[in-house]
Amino acid sequence: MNRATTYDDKIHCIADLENEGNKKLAPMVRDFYNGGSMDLNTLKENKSSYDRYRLRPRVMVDVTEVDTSTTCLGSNVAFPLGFSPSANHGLAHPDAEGGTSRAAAKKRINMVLSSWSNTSPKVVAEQGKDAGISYAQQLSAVKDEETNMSIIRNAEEFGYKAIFLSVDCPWLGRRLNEMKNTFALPSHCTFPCYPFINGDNMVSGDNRTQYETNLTWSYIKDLKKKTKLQIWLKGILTAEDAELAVNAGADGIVVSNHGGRQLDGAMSTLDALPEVVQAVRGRIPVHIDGGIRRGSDIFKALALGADYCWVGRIALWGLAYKGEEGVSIALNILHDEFSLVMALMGCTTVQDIKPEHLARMSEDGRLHKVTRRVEAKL
Ligand SMILES: Cc1cc2nc3c(=O)[nH]c(=O)nc-3n(C[C@H](O)[C@H](O)[C@H](O)COP(=O)(O)O)c2cc1C
Ligand SMILES: CC(C)CC(=O)C(=O)O
Repeated sequence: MNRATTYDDKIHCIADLENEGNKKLAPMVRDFYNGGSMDLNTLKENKSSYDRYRLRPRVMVDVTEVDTSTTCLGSNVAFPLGFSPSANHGLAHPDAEGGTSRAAAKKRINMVLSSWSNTSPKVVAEQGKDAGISYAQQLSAVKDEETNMSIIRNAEEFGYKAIFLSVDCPWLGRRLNEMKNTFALPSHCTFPCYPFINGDNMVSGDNRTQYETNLTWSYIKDLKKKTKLQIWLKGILTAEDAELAVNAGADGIVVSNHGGRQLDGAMSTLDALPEVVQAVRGRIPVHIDGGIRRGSDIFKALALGADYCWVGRIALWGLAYKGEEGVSIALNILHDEFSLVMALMGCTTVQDIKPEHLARMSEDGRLHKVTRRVEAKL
């Protein structure tokens, strides 16, 4: 009998890591990481929408070998999961983004670095240079285009494969936890992408840190002329915008609502995924983040047409728990869970995962078999 692996005496699943990681954080940081905007409805829905789907397992398949690997941003990765960009890993643990990157490299998965990282893009990429993984640089475009371009030039120089432009934050969401806690960054936190920040000019109206409010589709076309890096759009939730993104030349889409930190009441990402997949019709890859906490969640997102999944908070809980080692525990758990679900679903490769493996539960509690998926080019 194959027994499940034990990782750590306290951590057996991501919920354990969330509990134990949070215990180690100061309340202000814990609330900043875990919180979202307004009533947290979108944040909650991101998770609960995974429970509206049930698995339809196929049996009597030889699952002696299960290959969880896939391709993302030109790299062969261990399984279809990577790290979404999240700001301020330095608040969780001194290992900060360097530790997250080393754990990603050890597991052989990709990572997107936040432009609000506390570790430089150069150092982050160096941690994984021998692992064959891909890094992308996230950009929250600010009003000062020179600042945006300096981040892009650094990403080019340090071997990043893509810019993930966050398109869901022209205005910052209303995060009540930050108001209640009077959130403030400790003095040891610096932002190498914004080296001129000296504390309060982050919010002082300086064009080099103020988000650009007039980004429109022509910005993507212009950006494509200025860099050879792929340009991905992070924060698409509708078929309409997916079509416009393809037309504007986007190299890929991340179906995301910023982990429920921007527009509260926005659709959950799993609910938005099918319409985006359908609109894109395989012309560019479609990825997803938000609310993924288990291997079965990754399976469900893939069955609904995502090519790859990303997680944000899990890296932060891992770091808070035990630095780089905590992040590795998280990745081992998710990889093992995903492998197990694939085996028990009768899938031996990621390409075997199909919509027919799911049934969706409607409001009246009835289950409906899912039937559609559009294949995407990787
Ligand atoms: C503390 C924190 C900081 C974040 N910072 C950024 C950021 O700088 N840029 C960005 O595009 N998204 C940011 N995000 C959103 C994540 O990239 C991602 O969309 C989200 O965390 C996914 O949801 P999950 O945490 O449920 O996995 C942040 C999320 C968290 C929790
Ligand atoms: C510096 C922050 C505004 C980064 C961010 O996007 C977030 O906290 O969600």
